[in-house]
Amino acid sequence: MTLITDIRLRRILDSRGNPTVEADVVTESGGFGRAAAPSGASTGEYEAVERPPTEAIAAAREHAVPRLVGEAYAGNQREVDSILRAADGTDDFSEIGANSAVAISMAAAKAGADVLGAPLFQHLGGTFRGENFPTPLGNVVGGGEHAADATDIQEFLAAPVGAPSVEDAVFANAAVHAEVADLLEERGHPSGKGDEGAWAPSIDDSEAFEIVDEAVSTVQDDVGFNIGFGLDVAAAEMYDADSETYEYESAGVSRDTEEQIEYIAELVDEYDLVYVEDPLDEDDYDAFAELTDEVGDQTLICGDDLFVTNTDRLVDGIDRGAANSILIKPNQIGTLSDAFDAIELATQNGYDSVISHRSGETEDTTIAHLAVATDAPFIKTGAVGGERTAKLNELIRIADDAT
Ligand SMILES: C=C(OP(=O)(O)O)C(=O)O
Ligand SMILES: [Mg+2]
Repeated sequence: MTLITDIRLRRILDSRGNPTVEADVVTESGGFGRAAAPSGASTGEYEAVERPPTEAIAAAREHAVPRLVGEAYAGNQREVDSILRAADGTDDFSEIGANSAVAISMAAAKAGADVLGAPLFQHLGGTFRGENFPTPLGNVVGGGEHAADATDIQEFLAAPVGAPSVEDAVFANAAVHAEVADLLEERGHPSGKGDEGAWAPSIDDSEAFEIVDEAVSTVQDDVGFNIGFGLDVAAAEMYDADSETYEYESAGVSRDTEEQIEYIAELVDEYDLVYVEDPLDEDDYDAFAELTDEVGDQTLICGDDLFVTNTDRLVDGIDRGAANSILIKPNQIGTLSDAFDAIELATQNGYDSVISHRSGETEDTTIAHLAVATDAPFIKTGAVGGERTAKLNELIRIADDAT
């Protein structure tokens, strides 16, 4: 029933107005799945390769589609994904493009679910998945590679860890986002938004900390449950390998690695941060390990550019005690099977998985299902904006359906 009979690939728009790859997968019994690849701006050096969509589509049509159509079963995700790897023939999907690969992989999963008549999270997670729902981390202030002339730290994330339901958590993040706008206005910094819908004021990080801290406290008092906040420092983007320093350009501050570790540890203490992603350079496992040793019992230290959803890199991190959490972006590695393997390895080793969007997104909701299917404790997918609320609203629907 789930034998793949057709795969169509096309270019569609992403949220930045750039082209991206969309895939349709059709099965012999009429099952249908459609999915689109997201795209990063602050990409990790070790990610699978995203090719220009026209090239990725042409290469996938030549190498992957003929091996899948009439040959593979959409209900057998591991088979689909291993054929994608074999058809590509490289370690990093540089032949067919990780964008074509991930779009086909996710579309096949949806087609498989369609044939079974099951929601995607159920198909992916199976009947023995847990009953947890992820806490959404909502980007409320941002800069770095996602907005010009804004904060050095890429993302300030509301984290409604005490929310009694997904719905309460999603609305709490939107309320923090709105409260931040009011505070920016009061302080004379009215602001536009960056790529992920976070406010992108031209203020330095220390003022952003004050504002987000106040916004989170105000909303916490309103809703009556605990809201913390966290960061994606995206430190690889500010690391200068020649001088071996982290350059905070808007603040005019430069920190060496030891100073960076101390700075982050102080922020964790001062603001009770519940989450810190990529606080150090993507090549510096030792510094990650040192920071994790210092504050890993108080907060999540998450590797995004450090691990790039790659089990080999995660094994290195586990061996060295670097970080205690991993960001999962299926397009960083190219297939859903690879993303599942990374989540599984993380869970077995006590690392929390945080399923994540990219700064360039579409209406695709696969990551909401992936988070529920794998019992991931967190999902990072923005706070507002159509391509972000597509996932957040899907989470609310899944919770509504499943309970
Ligand atoms: C979502 C992120 O940004 P991008 O997609 O630009 O890598 C991130 O760095 O976590
Ligand atoms: Mg990141």
